[in-house]
Amino acid sequence: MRHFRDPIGLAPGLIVNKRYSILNCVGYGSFSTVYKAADTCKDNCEVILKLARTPVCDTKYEAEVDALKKCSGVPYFPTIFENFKLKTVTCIVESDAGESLDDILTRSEKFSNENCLRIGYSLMKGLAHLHNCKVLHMDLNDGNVTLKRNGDGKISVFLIDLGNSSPSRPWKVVNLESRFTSLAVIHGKCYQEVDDLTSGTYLISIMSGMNALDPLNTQKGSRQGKTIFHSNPGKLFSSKMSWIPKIVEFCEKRDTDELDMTPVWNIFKTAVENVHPTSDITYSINENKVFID
Ligand SMILES: Nc1ncnc2c1ncn2[C@@H]1O[C@H](COP(=O)(O)OP(=O)(O)OP(=O)(O)O)[C@@H](O)[C@H]1O
Repeated sequence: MRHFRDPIGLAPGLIVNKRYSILNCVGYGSFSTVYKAADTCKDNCEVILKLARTPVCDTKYEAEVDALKKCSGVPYFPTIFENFKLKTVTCIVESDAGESLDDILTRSEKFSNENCLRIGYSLMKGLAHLHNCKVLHMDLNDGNVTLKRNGDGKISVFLIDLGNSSPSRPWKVVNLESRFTSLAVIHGKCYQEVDDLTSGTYLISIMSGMNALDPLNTQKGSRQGKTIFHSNPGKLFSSKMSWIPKIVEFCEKRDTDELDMTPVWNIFKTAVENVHPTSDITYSINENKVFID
């Protein structure tokens, strides 16, 4: 169970670190409060400030800063501009990663097979980058994947919230059981790279309209739902979505010395005829909000 700290309340117009003028709060999680701010040293361009209380949240702050620095310049992560500690709070200044998947799914309910493929591919590419840097995300969920419409009209996918990330070796035995934690970890297996990928496949299946956490809509909660999901994922998806269970199957291989993602990239490339996984995500706009097809 997650303990949510009281959000850090800052009034619009307040200047942080003599530079960032607070605009509005965009969200908060179990350890941080996140604001949009204008960077007064850079033509008031908009940035994100992720604030957390020091020293209680320092471990998460440091893990997030370390991981974000390893992702600098990689398209699937917000860019970290700077980070600093003040008397009572820590602050990470980063780029805007847009809107979380859970919010977008409340409007669109499910995405087309093609868009699941494109978003799923970005997700897996982001995770593969982290893993190549020997970092595990460990907290991939529908609030920590975001989509953003860029100035050129294209949609980008981001992985955010790296505060729970950890070095991948030695693999960790952790006592995790959130909605998106892989069934293997719930059953006591050490947390490995594949467990990040499994959380990714749960997300892909939710985007596709099939809920991996309760696949037959039995309302039995995620542990039983995941057991059903893993017992025969192929049966739960239509033939045009058969690429999803193939990835689930790949994730079931554990204890490999070095995870080779080549089979995963091949699954994505051949999944949907005439659709390359890097092609543009399709959407419409209604009342200034993005609706993913
Ligand atoms: N770079 C960003 N761009 C846009 N919104 C963001 C960004 N980072 C965080 N947010 C928003 O703020 C919310 C809280 O951020 P985040 O999940 O990183 O907080 P946290 O305290 O680390 O959460 P957790 O409880 O999962 O550890 C997110 O759900 C998202 O809505």
